[in-house]
Amino acid sequence: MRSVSIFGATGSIGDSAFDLLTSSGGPEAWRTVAVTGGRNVARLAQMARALRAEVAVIADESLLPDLRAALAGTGTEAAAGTAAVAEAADRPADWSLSAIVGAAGLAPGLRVAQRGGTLALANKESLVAAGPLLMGTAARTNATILPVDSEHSAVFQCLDAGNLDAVASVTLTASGGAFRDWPLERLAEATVDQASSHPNWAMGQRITIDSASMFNKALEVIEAHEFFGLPADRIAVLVHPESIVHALVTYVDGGTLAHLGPPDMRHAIGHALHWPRRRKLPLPRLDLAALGSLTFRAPCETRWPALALARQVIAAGGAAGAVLNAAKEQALDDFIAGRIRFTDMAPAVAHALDRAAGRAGFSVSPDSLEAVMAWDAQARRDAAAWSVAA
Ligand SMILES: NC(=O)C1=CN([C@@H]2O[C@H](COP(=O)(O)OP(=O)(O)OC[C@H]3O[C@@H](n4cnc5c(N)ncnc54)[C@H](OP(=O)(O)O)[C@@H]3O)[C@@H](O)[C@H]2O)C=CC1
Ligand SMILES: CC(=O)[C@@H](O)[C@H](O)COP(=O)(O)O
Ligand SMILES: [Mn+2]
Repeated sequence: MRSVSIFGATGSIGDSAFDLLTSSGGPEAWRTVAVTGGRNVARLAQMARALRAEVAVIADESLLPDLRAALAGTGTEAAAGTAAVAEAADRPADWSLSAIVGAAGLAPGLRVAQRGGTLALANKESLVAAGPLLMGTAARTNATILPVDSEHSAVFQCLDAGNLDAVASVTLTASGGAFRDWPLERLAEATVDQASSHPNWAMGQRITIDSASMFNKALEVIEAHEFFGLPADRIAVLVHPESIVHALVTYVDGGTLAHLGPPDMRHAIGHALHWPRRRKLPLPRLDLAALGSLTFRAPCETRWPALALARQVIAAGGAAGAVLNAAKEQALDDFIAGRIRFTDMAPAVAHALDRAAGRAGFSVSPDSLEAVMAWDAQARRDAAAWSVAA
C-alpha cells in the first residue's frame, strides 16, 4: 500500500487530492501519514478521520485544543504550529503533496526533498522563492519533484524524457483572469470581490486574485525557469480565455505538442499521484466538438506589468525570486485589506525589488531556508512601506 502526506489538505488543491484518494479506495488503498491545515480545524479533522491519517497538524498553535477535541477517539495524533507542519514532512511517506499557499509551503517541501522523498509540487512559491535551493537539494538527495501546477504538469507531459535539449520553447497559457476584457482605465477601481472570481478555475482566493493581476503567470514563468532550467527567452505566455490548452512545447524541428484537458486540477494531481504510470481517473473528458473553438492572443504587458517583473527577476537571479514572491504576498494582503488599489500591487513589488537590488548579497542565491526567509521578511517590509506611502 502506498503512503501519502498532504500539506495544505484543507485548501482547494487539498480538496481535489482528497477526492482522488477517497474515490480510489480511501484508507483501504492508501496509507495517509500526515494531513496539515492552516486554521480550518473542522475540515482537517474530517479529512483525517476519513483517511485514517497518522497525524493531523494545524499551523495555528492556538487551535491545538480544538484539533485534539475534534480527533478524540480516532487514533490520529494531533499536533500544531509551523514547526510541527515541517516536522510532519520528515515522516516517511511515498508521496507528499505540497499544497500550502505562499512561502509557508517552502519549509515542509524542502524537508521532503532533504529526506529524498517524492514531492508533488503545487506550491509554486517554493520554486519562485528558492528554486536553486529546492532543486539543488533534490539533486543531492535524489528526491523526485513532480509538477502539479497545471501548466507545468502539461509541459512535463509534453516533454520527451531527457530530450530537453531539443526543446525550442515552452508556452504557458493564461486565462487572463477576471479583468481580461476590462478597459484599462477601470482596473484601478477593481474590487476584491471582483478579483476573486476566476472565469474557469475554482481555486483559493489568493491564486484567483493573482490570476487577475497576472502575478500567477509571472510566478509560473519563474517556476518554469527553475524547474525545467530554461532561459526566460524560451518561456512564452499566451492568453487563452478557455483554459483548455494548458501548455505547449515547441521542438527545434518546428513541431509543437500541446496538452489539453478540462480545467480541473484533479487531472494534474492524479497524474503526479500515479506517475510514472497512467491510471484511469474519474474525471470529466474533453468534448472539443461541443467547445467548437479555442482562442488565443498575445498578452498585453501594459495591462499585466507583472509579466515584465518576472523577466526582470530571472535576469537578476540571486535573491530576486524570494523578494518578488514575498513582496507580491504583502501587496496582495494590502489589496485584500483595502489598503491599496488593484493596480498598486505591481508598483509595490517593483519598489521592493529596487530596494533589494541595493542591498549586499542580492546577487547571491539564498542557500538555506533561513536566508530565503530573511529576504522574504525584508521584502514584505519594503512592499508594506510602499503601500503606506501610496
Ligand atoms: N487551487 C488551484 O487550482 C491551484 C493552486 N496552485 C497552488 O497550490 C497552492 C495552494 O493553492 P489553493 O489550494 O488554491 O489555496 P487555498 O487557499 O485554497 O488553500 C491553502 C492551504 O494552505 C493552508 N495554509 C494557509 N496558510 C498557511 C500557513 N501559514 N501555514 C500552513 N498552512 C497554511 C490553508 O489552510 P486553512 O485553509 O486551514 O487555513 C490551506 O490548507 C498555492 O501555492 C497555489 O499557487 C497551483 C495551481 C492550481
Ligand atoms: C489551475 C492552475 O494551474 C492555475 O495556476 C491556473 O493557471 C490559473 O489560471 P490563469 O491562467 O488565469 O492564471
Ligand atoms: Mn497554473
